[in-house]
Amino acid sequence: MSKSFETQRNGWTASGERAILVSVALPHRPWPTSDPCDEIRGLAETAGAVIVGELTQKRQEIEVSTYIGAGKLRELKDLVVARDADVVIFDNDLSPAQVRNLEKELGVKVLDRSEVILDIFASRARTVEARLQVELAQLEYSLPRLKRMWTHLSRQTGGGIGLRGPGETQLETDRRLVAERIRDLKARLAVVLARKEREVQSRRREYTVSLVGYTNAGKSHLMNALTGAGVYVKNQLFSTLDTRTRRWHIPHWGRVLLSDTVGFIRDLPHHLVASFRATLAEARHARLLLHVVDASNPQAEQQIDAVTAVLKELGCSNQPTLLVLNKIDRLEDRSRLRLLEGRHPRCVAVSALTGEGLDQLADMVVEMLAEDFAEAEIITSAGNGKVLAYLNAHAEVYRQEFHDEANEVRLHCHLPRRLLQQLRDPSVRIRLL
Ligand SMILES: Nc1nc2c(ncn2[C@@H]2O[C@H](COP(=O)(O)OP(=O)(O)OP(=O)(O)O)[C@@H](O)[C@H]2O)c(=O)[nH]1
Ligand SMILES: [Mg+2]
Repeated sequence: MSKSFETQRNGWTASGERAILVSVALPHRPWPTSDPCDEIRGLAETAGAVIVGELTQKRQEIEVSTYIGAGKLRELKDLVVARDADVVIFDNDLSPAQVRNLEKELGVKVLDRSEVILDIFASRARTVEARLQVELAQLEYSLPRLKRMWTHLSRQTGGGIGLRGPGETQLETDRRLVAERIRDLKARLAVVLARKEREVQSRRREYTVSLVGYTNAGKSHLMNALTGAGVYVKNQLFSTLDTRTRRWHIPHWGRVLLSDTVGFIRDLPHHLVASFRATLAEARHARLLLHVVDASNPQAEQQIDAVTAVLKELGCSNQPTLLVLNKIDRLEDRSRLRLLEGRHPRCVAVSALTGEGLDQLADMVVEMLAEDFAEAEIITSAGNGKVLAYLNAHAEVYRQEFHDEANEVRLHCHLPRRLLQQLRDPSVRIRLL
């Protein structure tokens, strides 16, 4: 069964491919549910694969060369032949050498969890920004696996042989080309990121709220329900890859800018998190995060933890956050909801589908936005450039007065309360208004 998968490495399209799933539980990575393949099945199907078999194994430690043990490998090989599979998908992350050994042994393409997630992202990326981010993540992921993707790369850059430098092997050439492309993508993304940061900063005067959460939690649906926006909603993983911002008019209060964002998942490939910094600029600068959870999912609690971990990695962990327990219409027995509510003091239960709880959500958003900000007069010496620059960068300064005789500046500001903590200094006086 020889296949030309080497040439497709970085552009795997699983449409209709017959896949066997493998999930290995290890002491530090147990199966999250009684159904070990639950999530990888969702990912593989989202990528377009047809599942023709599943195999699971519990191990104390991995087999270094092939991840699974020799007996399990034989069983897997038999299954590949019996089910005429095209691809084997691991729910774990494999090293380049493990992939190579497994492919040699099995005679079919072997993918790991990160690769499937990257593939889904690649097929969903629509905007220039999302494409740049996904390409960067894919190349960084591929660099150590380069041996098998050179044909793809030379195709992309318009011919391989002619590009080779004197005395370079093909692999060295490939490494150099990929490294150059990574540098180029990073430079372009830095420009995008700087523009985004400026845009987001210019919205600082507005009330900005970001929807974040596990993939398929119902963020886009909630966005539509609140703003009437026509955002793509589908029962699949990672349907939203680009941030969209819409106006949300909260009756008797005012306007909020609401952003929808890319969904998170457990063990999100590290490169993907890092490269999605531009897309998540909205979330980083939002005055309030709405962390949406599918309360009907038995894994709700683990998904909350996974999202919290990614938020931390993105530098969003100190932002005011309201947990939104969504899809409560699907809960026949509400005792599970009570459990979640008991564990998370700041939460609200809603259904984006039926509209239940949305008024209460709006009330809590208003309450949190108001409580999170303060009006204050800040008095400091005219020479305190550091504090003045800090306030001008992070607060909304309405008025600034110099008092020559005391050599001080008085600034009348609207600012997040947490900044007040950071201004605590003998040289600064704060008067709340
Ligand atoms: N029953 C029910 N289904 C919901 C509710 N909210 C969303 N859904 C469904 O859940 C699925 C996922 O919804 P999305 O809004 O696309 O989820 P998302 O969080 O934006 O997902 P990603 O963009 O993939 O991160 C869709 O099939 C929705 O119809 C709800 O309150 N109740
Ligand atoms: Mg979405």
